Amino acid sequence: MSSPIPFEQARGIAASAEALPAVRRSLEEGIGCVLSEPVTAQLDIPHAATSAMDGWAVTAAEEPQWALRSDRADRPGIVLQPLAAGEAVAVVTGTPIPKGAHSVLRSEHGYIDHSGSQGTRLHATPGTPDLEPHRNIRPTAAEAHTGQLLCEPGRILTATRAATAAVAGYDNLAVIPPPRVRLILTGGEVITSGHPAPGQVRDVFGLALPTMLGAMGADLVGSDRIDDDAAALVDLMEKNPPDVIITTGGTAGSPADVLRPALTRLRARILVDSVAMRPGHPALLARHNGTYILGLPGNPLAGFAALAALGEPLIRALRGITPAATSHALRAGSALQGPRTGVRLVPVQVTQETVQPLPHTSSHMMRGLAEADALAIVPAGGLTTDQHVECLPVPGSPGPIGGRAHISIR
Ligand SMILES: Nc1nc2c(c(=O)[nH]1)N[C@H]1C(S)=C(S)[C@@H](COP(=O)(O)OP(=O)(O)OC[C@H]3O[C@@H](n4cnc5c(N)ncnc54)[C@H](O)[C@@H]3O)O[C@H]1N2
Ligand code: MOO
Repeated sequence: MSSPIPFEQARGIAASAEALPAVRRSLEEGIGCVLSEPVTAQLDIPHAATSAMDGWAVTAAEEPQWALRSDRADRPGIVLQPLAAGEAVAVVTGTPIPKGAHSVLRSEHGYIDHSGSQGTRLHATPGTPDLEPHRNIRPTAAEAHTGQLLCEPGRILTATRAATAAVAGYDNLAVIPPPRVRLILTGGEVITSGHPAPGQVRDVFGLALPTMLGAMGADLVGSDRIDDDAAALVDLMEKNPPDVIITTGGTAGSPADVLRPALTRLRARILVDSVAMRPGHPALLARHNGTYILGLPGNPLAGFAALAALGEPLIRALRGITPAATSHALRAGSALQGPRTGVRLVPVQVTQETVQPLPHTSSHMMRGLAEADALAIVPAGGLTTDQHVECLPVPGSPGPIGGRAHISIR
């Protein structure tokens, strides 16, 4: 392991990954992806004038009464013949407005009289505003004219933007697909159920990483578990290479730590060979045949901190989201102790933009992170009360920072 590189530099390297090439996807499958083409209205929206109310389409009249036609639109899909002078016809919300209509009289502002000698008549309730021209008619192109820009490329296709694209006439769109990620969890001592015997630990990563990666917008395409075996790791890394391989454990330098030897055998290019941060300093980022390899340290808090520090900017950059680094500035609610060099990532609780450090935050622990809203980035020398503190979202967290990061949609 060479000397650790500064925290922001390491994040900058992760964030400089090129966005994946765009693909064409159905609107449903494109939700959550970044748009790589503009969405423009392919037709006027709405494409036809329609009724905004259940009631009657009426012609302009001196007296507020009309001959009520016997045909009617009792469903929005019915297209009516034009109205002649003095006529009205029943419509529902969404019915295309027949030619000759002046306005729509809503059903509660009119009544029908069958008793007169002139056939069935419709009368408006005195004082109704519905006889003003165009009243209760949704005009053509009120939302957009054909060709108008609705959403720029580079934005996330949210569910509501996909629905808007559907209204605008699209069936599919060019988007940057979510990065395909495979997990390789190392460590013969790692068990996935029950109480660990001496020499064993319960797995934290296989359980939590899928949700965290999903929340970051990655597509988890596989997960393998192996012993501390460099040959097995090399084999797995060469098999069906995805966009990103994330490994856990084995990042340090003991004979059981197999990540670096495996990368040497693969002749992978090391981009980040440890980071000046605690916990998580042995975290590593490499590239081999176009696949990024992110090595998360095995200590639980260290691994998750490394995911927040390097994994999040990497995945955002591959998804084409810029700026790739998300951090949020808050205030220190009490003194935060810093490291001797580099930065310390401290699980903190956030109340009213103020952070408080949590207990149980050693590298091998989980309890602090479980209650954390954010990871405070504390520089060497520490921070005193009221100083600004940059924070990272806890991966997959619904808390104030995680939540904010997830809704930071461009
Ligand atoms: N001589 C040195 N030793 C260590 C250094 C160092 O600089 N010099 N760095 C320490 C730091 S810091 C960290 S962090 C760890 C990194 O460890 P590895 O990435 O090599 O991980 P392992 O050795 O495989 O495991 C460490 C620890 O984590 C437990 N573990 C592993 N996988 C899981 C899992 N899926 N779920 C829960 N816990 C897991 C494992 O049992 C170990 O207890 O190295 C330090 N050592
Ligand atoms: O980086 Mo280690 O993660 O301090 O325990």
